[in-house]
Formats: sequence, structure tokens, C-alpha cells
Amino acid sequence: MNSEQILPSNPLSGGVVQDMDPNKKISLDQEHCCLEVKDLNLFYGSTQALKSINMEIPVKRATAFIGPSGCGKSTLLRCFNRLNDMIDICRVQGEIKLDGENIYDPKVDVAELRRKVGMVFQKPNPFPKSIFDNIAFGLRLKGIRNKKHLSEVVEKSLKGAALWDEVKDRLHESALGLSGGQQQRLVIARAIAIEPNVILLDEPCSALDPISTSKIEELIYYLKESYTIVIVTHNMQQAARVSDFTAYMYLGELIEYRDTITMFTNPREKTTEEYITGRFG
Ligand SMILES: Nc1ncnc2c1ncn2[C@@H]1O[C@H](COP(=O)(O)OP(=O)(O)OP(=O)(O)O)[C@@H](O)[C@H]1O
Repeated sequence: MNSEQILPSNPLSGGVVQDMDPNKKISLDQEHCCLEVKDLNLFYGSTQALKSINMEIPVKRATAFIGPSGCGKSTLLRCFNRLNDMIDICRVQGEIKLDGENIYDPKVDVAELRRKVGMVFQKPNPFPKSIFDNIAFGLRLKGIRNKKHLSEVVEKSLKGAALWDEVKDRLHESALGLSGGQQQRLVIARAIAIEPNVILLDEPCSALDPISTSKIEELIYYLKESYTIVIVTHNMQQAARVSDFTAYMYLGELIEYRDTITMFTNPREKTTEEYITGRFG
């Protein structure tokens, strides 16, 4: 793959990066930093899957994690809403700060953390309920019952996920009747209905056809105006198209992390270049 073919069309997110440390780190001031990872190590049993990760993820920008299979992209993503807590053999050391608060502090309410940090998986996972009830689910959990308010949030969320026009006449039909691409946008609408700060996307397009993929990519482009986006992708063109910053991982280490345009045109590390040009991985 020629790196010139995958130049991002999106403008570089100007003004965010305060300093580019020669040691592959992006340095952000407090106002622009959403997630700060400090000396993060993660073990599955005796196997270390993440090794001394240090990085800062900017607020209201899209950051992509790329790297060969098994390098730890999804593991790192799952640390941001402590989804790895559900894996018995998983042990985490280090700190992740969300808006300045360490999410691994024992005092943290994990349910509340997951409200702030929504997640969209590879395979769309709507609940076997109506379109309306899928979106209203999180609000009802919070005790919101007012029908007018629920209807307003459902409409706003579906509009925010670019799905409203396609479903406005069938809100009370099953979400399982939607196409895969529509289901994935429904899941995004469900996530934004509870007003998260961050949306994590773990290969959100890998089960979708090219048209649905381009709709999700376009959506990500707009979502980052309101939310911090972190996306794991195997698709280099996708990383280049949707992200402002890209992190390249290999064997549990963060090898290089920089703005996407520089990453794809002038990577510092040889292994990054080999990976993005398709020579390995
Ligand atoms: N639940 C688990 N139990 C044990 N080991 C795991 C578990 N989940 C992941 N691993 C291991 O941790 C390492 C990182 O896996 P992870 O899924 O994070 O990589 P990835 O870069 O997202 O891979 P892919 O691109 O194939 O999804 C791999 O060696 C994997 O086998």
C-alpha cells in the first residue's frame, strides 16, 4: 500500500498538541487532555499484554489504535471503561485518569464510569426490544420516566447517530429488524443518549459492508465535535480517514503515537512504516 493513497482528508486538529516529545509522546495541557495513561501494565495471568503504556488522549478528537493482531489494542481500549475487570485473570497496574480522576481508584463507581465512557463493539448488539426502547433503556435505568423527555432524547440521539430519517416511522418495531449498519448506528445512538464523555469503538465496521462503513466513518467525523472518540481498527485507510491522532502498538507496547497525517506520511519508527505500508502485520 502506498502511504500517499491513505492521506487523511480531515484537517489536522490544530492547537491541541502543546508539545511533541521526541520520545513518541503527545503532550497535552489539562484542558485538552481527556484520558491520561500512566505506566500502565496489564497481565492476563502470567502473560503481560500491555507494557508500560504512557499516553495522553485529546478531548473531542478521534484517536485510532492500530497494530497487528494480538498487539493489545482492544485490551487497552477496554481499560478505559474497566471492561477488563470482568476477566478474572486480568490484573492492571498503573493509572488512567479521565478528566483528571484516576478511574482505577477503588472509590470509583464503575457503573458511573461506564456511563461516561460508552463502548461500541465489532458486532452490533442491539437489545431484543423496539428501536425506541433501545435508546430509552439507559435513561429508564436512571429513573427517567417522563414520556415527552424520553421521546425528545430518542429523537435527538437518533439524529445524532444519523439514523432518524431511516427509522422515524418505525420506532416501535424491533431493533433486530434493522440492517447491520443501521444496528451499529442504533448502538451509537444508544451510547450517546446517556451523554457520555468518551465513545470507545472496537473495530465498529468490521462486520459491515462498504456503504454502511462509510456512513459510520462519516458519523465518527461529526461525533468528535461533541465526544472524545477512541477507535481500534485494522483498516489503515479508516484510521487515516477518521482519526486526528494515531497510536501504533506492537507486542503490548506503544511504539509510536502522533498526529495522523505525520504518522502516515513521516513515521519515526521503522516498524511503524513497515506496518502502515503493508510490509508486515
Ligand atoms: N480474556 C483474555 N484472556 C487471556 N488473554 C487474553 C484475553 N484477551 C486478550 N488476551 C491476549 O492479550 C493479547 C492482546 O490481545 P488484544 O485482543 O488486546 O489484541 P488486539 O491488538 O486487539 O488484537 P486483534 O486485532 O486481533 O483484535 C493477545 O496475546 C491476546 O491473546
